[in-house]
Amino acid sequence: MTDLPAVVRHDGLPDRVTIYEVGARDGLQNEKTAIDTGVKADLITRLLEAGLSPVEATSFVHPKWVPQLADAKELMNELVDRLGDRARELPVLVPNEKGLDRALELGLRHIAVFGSATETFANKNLNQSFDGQWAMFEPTMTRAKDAGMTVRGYLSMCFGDPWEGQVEIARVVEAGKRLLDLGADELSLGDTIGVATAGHVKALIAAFAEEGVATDRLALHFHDTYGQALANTLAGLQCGVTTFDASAGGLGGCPYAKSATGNLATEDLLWMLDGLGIEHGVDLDAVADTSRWLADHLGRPSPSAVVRALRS
Ligand SMILES: CC(C)(COP(=O)([O-])OP(=O)([O-])OC[C@H]1O[C@@H](n2cnc3c(N)ncnc32)[C@H](O)[C@@H]1OP(=O)([O-])[O-])[C@@H](O)C(=O)NCCC(=O)NCCSC(=O)C[C@@](C)(O)CC(=O)[O-]
Repeated sequence: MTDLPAVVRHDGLPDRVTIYEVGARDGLQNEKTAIDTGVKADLITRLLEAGLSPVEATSFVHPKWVPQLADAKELMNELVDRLGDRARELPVLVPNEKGLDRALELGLRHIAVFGSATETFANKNLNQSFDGQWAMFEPTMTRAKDAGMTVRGYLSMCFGDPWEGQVEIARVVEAGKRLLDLGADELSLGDTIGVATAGHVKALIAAFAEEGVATDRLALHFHDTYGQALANTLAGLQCGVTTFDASAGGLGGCPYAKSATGNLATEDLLWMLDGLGIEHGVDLDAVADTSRWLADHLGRPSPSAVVRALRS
């Protein structure tokens, strides 16, 4: 039985949030240990059983760029065998038309493209210039929408970039609007290297609102490099954001972003939401058990504070 925090509601916060689980994709893409396809399928199945939805499954990127996810097709086939059509509802990352073709062949219904607010990261992560990335996304997103898919748009380096330093809010808003104008159903603002602080989060959301982008189209994607992910999440909640990306056990990081570390841990987020009395529909014990099970496969303990505390 999990210890639970006292529930003290705060006025003005959303009643319910969606946790967009990225552990199987963002969490595993940066792991040195090779993980069997069957273990990945077990992970995703366990996360779904714990009540998480959506659960991002994998990436249809170049296997040489991200060898950890080179088994994307095998994994999705394994999941279809286990879960049937439900597996086709799991979102996957797709950078370009080649990736889209691979997702369409499998009948998948939700993709996420991933852009950059900075020139350097567009180059390192996508082999594109800042401007060139839109030309890559445009036909990909148009074809995906025509095929009836939903498209999430990730935007990386929204709060700082390890090569370029500070990133102007106006630049982030311009890039984010670009993704929305291309047809993204939702825009996930990424603090790829975990440098954001709460005031910056509020200022960025306010800048989007000034440009007519409603808060319900935004999701927040925090990494916990400087221990700010939960404070930043609270700032997002106070602005009315209701979708937060998180990774079971706090795994994660982008292999092409210098100094990127783990994502906000799903368990840490759940603990805070429970204390605030915000509904999420997820079983904290089941997620923490899954993170411990995965940690055994990875050969090291979960970095999540809540996973550690619940064990002791
Ligand atoms: C975008 C590319 C593919 C460009 O890579 P490229 O080398 O410029 O690709 P290309 O278009 O020049 O093609 C070269 C070869 O790759 C093949 N190819 C081309 N595309 C694909 C594909 N989709 N799947 C499989 N194969 C592909 C293509 O068919 C061709 O094969 P060849 O003719 O030489 O045999 C590459 O840069 C890439 O795969 N990048 C992905 C990097 C990545 O996955 N990063 C991590 C995810 S982003 C992230 O983690 C941040 C996030 C989302 O979590 C939010 C945050 O924290 O900020």
